[in-house]
Amino acid sequence: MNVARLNMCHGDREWHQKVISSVRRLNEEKGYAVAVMMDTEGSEIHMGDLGGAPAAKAEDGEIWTFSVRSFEAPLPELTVHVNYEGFAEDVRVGDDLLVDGGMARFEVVEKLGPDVKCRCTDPGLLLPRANLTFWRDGSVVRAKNAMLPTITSKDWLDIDFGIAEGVDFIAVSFVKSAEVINHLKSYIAARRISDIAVIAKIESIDSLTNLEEIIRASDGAMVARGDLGAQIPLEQVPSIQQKIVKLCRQLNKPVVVASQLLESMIEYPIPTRAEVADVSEAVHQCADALMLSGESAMGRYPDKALSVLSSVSLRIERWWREEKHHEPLELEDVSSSFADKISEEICISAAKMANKLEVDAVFVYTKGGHMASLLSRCRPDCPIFAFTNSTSMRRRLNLQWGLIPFRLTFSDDMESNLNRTFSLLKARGMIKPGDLVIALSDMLQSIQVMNVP
Ligand SMILES: Nc1ncnc2c1ncn2[C@@H]1O[C@H](COP(=O)(O)OP(=O)(O)OP(=O)(O)O)[C@@H](O)[C@H]1O
Ligand SMILES: CC(=O)C(=O)O
Ligand SMILES: [K+]
Ligand SMILES: [Mg+2]
Repeated sequence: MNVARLNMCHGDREWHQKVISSVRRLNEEKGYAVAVMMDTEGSEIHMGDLGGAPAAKAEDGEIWTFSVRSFEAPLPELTVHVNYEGFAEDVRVGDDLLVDGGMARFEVVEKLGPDVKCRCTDPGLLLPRANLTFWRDGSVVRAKNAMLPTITSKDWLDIDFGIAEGVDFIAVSFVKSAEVINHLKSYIAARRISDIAVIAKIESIDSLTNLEEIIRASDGAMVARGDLGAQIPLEQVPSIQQKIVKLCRQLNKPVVVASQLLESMIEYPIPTRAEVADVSEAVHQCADALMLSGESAMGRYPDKALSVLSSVSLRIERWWREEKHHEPLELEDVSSSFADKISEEICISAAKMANKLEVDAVFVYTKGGHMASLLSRCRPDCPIFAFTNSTSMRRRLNLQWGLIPFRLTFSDDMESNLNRTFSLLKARGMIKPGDLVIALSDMLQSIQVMNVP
């Protein structure tokens, strides 16, 4: 596990604060560098809490009331609260109402003031705070709800909390434009904080329309397939995932593939074959990170799900390396300055050399993390050990493919940096005397090839 995501849709700040403390404590005690990502709630339309019930079953033909009124628990029979004030105004008789993208489906039959009467057409389980979308003539309706803010007043409070807690990433739900990313980044910068990265969650139709400018403005992106699949026809999700991952790789932004990777493991100790194939495909597409949701948040086998994710990814990567199945991607230049261009060329050459010489590892010494990310982008066959002088940079590097980050107090003498890192990694059994390694430094803009003493 490299990153812990806190979904601010659930739990209160006190609860999230405890999770952050546990992650930080384990990092201290065990020497891990697990980063914390806060994921905003945003203004999605969802059901209320079901009055404390863990779930409710909607049966075929039943008439349910979806209401914008608030209720005291227990809720009246066959009634759910809807969080979006404009819901009763926006829906029309005849619309399809989908819970969680179709886990249960209703047809709107009557509007009565704040209450909307709906007939269940696909029976299913309603979970607390489940996502709601309504569809008309085959597409999701984006009426006034499309005008809802991306970052709500509650989200700003969560963001303040995240900044105060020193989270490493803020993932913005339902991003519609690059402006909102820039707005959040300037808010963070105005507080003289330089070490929170902003990740755009691609999960709405607007985010697809403005995809490239959103990704350019962000420090990374997430293919949030859960909500995406509720907003566009499901059969479009695989090609859009591929497009987003490819674009992120071209622009050198880390990309996370999220949701339902191992959904069946919420209940079962092993995944389906199809899920294993889905994980393999995301790895093949060169995603930087794969994310669990329900599997780890409330599933029965969170640790097993994580180890399946890890073993499937490692196995498929090893297979591609052995069979030389790489699809060489023509990487466009990403650097804007000449100094960056030098780093980029160094990394491309180093990755090529590493593969040709079959070296045991590449070491990258990087102050701002940029050279490590450029190297990660080239996907060399061997492990990449990244050394940086900041603990928070170390944690952020964890989101990028293949990097094994460490913190090191740099000295001006490269020889001394090398020797200290050799000792560190030898002590951990990660390298051994005689190993062939390549070392890159963004301070010296250098490539060295050497044997570990
Ligand atoms: N902190 C939590 N406590 C209990 N259940 C949780 C928690 N976080 C998530 N869950 C459950 O895990 C499942 C997945 O969560 P959910 O659907 O909200 O997340 P998601 O799709 O990953 O992200 P988002 O809400 O950002 O779209 C849901 O059934 C949800 O109720
Ligand atoms: C992760 C997330 O937000 C989604 O899949 O919708
Ligand atoms: K969220
Ligand atoms: Mg979502």
